[in-house]
Formats: sequence, structure tokens, C-alpha cells
Amino acid sequence: MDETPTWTTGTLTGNSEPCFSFGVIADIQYADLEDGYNFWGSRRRYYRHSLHLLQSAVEEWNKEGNLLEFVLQLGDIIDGFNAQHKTSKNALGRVMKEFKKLRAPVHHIWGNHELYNFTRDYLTQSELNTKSLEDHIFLGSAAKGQDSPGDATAEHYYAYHFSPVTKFRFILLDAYDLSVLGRDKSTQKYQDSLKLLKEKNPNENLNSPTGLAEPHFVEFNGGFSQAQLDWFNEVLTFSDRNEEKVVVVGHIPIHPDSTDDSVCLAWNYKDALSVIHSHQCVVCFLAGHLHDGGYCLDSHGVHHLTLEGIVETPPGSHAFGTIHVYDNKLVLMGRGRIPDKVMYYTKYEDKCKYNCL
Ligand SMILES: Nc1ccn([C@@H]2O[C@H](COP(=O)(O)OP(=O)(O)OC[C@H](O)CO)[C@@H](O)[C@H]2O)c(=O)n1
Repeated sequence: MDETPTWTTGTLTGNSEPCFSFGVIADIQYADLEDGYNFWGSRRRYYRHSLHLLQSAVEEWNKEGNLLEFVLQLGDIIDGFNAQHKTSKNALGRVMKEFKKLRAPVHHIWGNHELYNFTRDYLTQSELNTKSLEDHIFLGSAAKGQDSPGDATAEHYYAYHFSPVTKFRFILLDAYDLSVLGRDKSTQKYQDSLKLLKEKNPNENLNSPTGLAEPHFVEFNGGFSQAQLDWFNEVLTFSDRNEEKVVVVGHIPIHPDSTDDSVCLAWNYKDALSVIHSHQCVVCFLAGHLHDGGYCLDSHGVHHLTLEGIVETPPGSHAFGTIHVYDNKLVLMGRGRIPDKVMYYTKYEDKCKYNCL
């Protein structure tokens, strides 16, 4: 019997070459400001230094050569304080200048801080919209109605998928599709989101989880519309049929065991998990948002990896990684606060077993 562990921490000792590699970085939250603290005053935030950390991450990735296919920027690229200081465009320009030095494309996710700084229409027209890197495969009716870059509708969501090599696909999800952040107050999505948030969170400050039965119903989180979940389901159906392995990426974690405080979770994380668990193809969900990082292997054999955030990373340390993709595992080579991890794919027959339970 094969005793291969499904997950181990440790050194990278694989003998075979990876098929390809990609970089990961989360919560840069750059601002040209003195250091500050998180809301609870428990974690220092290094707003200015985050740009230096990005610079050195880019330098390191560039040394990795042609195997590095792309980088995933997991959202919150600049801090919300920029909006108050009217420095949003300037700060974004400085961060994008560093990303342009990278010799590989970057896929950008949108987090809550993107929505503190910019409208969705602005983001759609900006360099943070990397949907032009999407794959165009036929997906059926649920995929119709999705806007393409430059196609700014008030109710749109920002999600796409791409396949860097045969049999491997990445899906970027919009965790603020249902949100009061970034949505015009006249939209149905804003009104539905506010209604849901107020039903679940009676606090005067909707960012406060105090006393909540479901503490993830706070304004700085968001969720997925049914239209996006239907689209997601169609992409996974395509991937199942084509025996692809899929990595899903979103700003907010979707598994309670991959976040340590039960707050940093997408509003309807159970709906996203249920779509994933109705398919065989998903091997890993990557998120940011929780600056302390987290990890779990769920009951269906899907790895949930939440990356430590750059903004709470002190000088002398780091928080980025390179994930090497093998035919039987993902190997995370973490830097600084991000530990190495080996994440084996759960065997197809084991996933079937879970799904029949
Ligand atoms: N109890 C709270 C918590 C937060 N706020 C306010 O909400 C806004 C967003 O909070 P912030 O911590 O800046 O969000 P991040 O996305 O950077 O981090 C998410 C997790 O906290 C990381 O672990 C901000 O304006 C806070 O002041 C609040 O009012 N009440």
C-alpha cells in the first residue's frame, strides 16, 4: 500500500524536475506612511517597507529563470489609508513599477483595500485587471454575461481562469462580488449585500465582529454571487471532464480551519466549498487577507493555504513564496514568515470516497 503522506512540512528534496513554478505574494498594502498597527493594536504594519519587500521578492523571482511562469498577487496591493491621503494612484503606480521589473506575467486579485481606494469601474480599466490573460474555452450558458476588460457593468464580478500547461488550470475568484465595498449604492448587489450584512451583524460598526454568531459577517469581508458560483461550477465541470488539476485563488479564505480567528472568511464560504467538493479536480485554494497565514487539508482532500501578509512583515524577514508544480504535488518554497510545505494531491479514488460520504 502506498503510504505517501497527503501533507508534510519540511525541506524540498524532490528528485524530479517540476513541471512549472509560480510566485505568490499577499497583502502588500503599500502606503508612503510611517508604521502603524492593525485595528486591535496587536500587529505592527510596515506600510513603507512593504515596497522594499516587493522589490526584493521580484529580484528573487527573476533569479529563478524560465521555470517561473507567472506570479499571483493575492490582493490588498496598496493600503486603504492611501484613499484618505489622496495618494491611491501614486501608490499604485509605485507598486506597479516594481511588478513591471518581473520577467513573468502577474495575475492580480482584488481585495478589500483595492475597493477602499478605487471604484470597480476604475479597477476594471486599470492594470489590476489582468483578465486579458484569461483562457477562452467554451463553457456554456453560465459563462455568458461575464464582462471582459473594458466592459464595465455595475454588477460585474472579476473572475477568470487560465491554463499555463496542459492538464493544469488556475481559477481567480472575486470574493467581493457580494459586498458593500466598491459597489454603487444604486446596484442590486449593493442593496442585497447590505441587507444580508445587517441581518447577520447588528453592530453599529459593521466592521466589528463583536458578539456575532457568525463573526465573518463584517464589512471588510465579502462573498460570491450565485452567478459567479454557477460560472465557477462550469469551469470545474470542464476541468473534471478534461482530467485537469485546479488551483483556486481568492482574497478571502473559504475554510474555517485555514484562518485562526473565524473572522477572515468569505461570507458564503460554505457555498464555494460545496461547489469545490462536488468536483474532483481542485487540489488547492490559495488566499491572503489573514496576515498571520494559515493552512488546512479539508475533508475532501483539498489543501487550503492562506499566505502571510507582507504589510505585517518586519524588516529582516519576508513573506513571499514560489510554488513548484509536480505531477503529484505542489511544493511551496516559502521565504521569511512563510514556511515550506509539500502538498500532495489526493488520489482520485480517495476523493471519490470522500464525495460518496
Ligand atoms: N473590529 C474591527 C476590525 C476592523 N475595523 C476596521 O475595518 C477596516 C478593515 O480592517 P483592516 O484590519 O485594516 O483590514 P485588513 O484587510 O488589512 O486585515 C484583515 C484582517 O484584520 C487581517 O488579519 C479598517 O478600517 C479597520 O479600522 C473595525 O472598525 N473594527
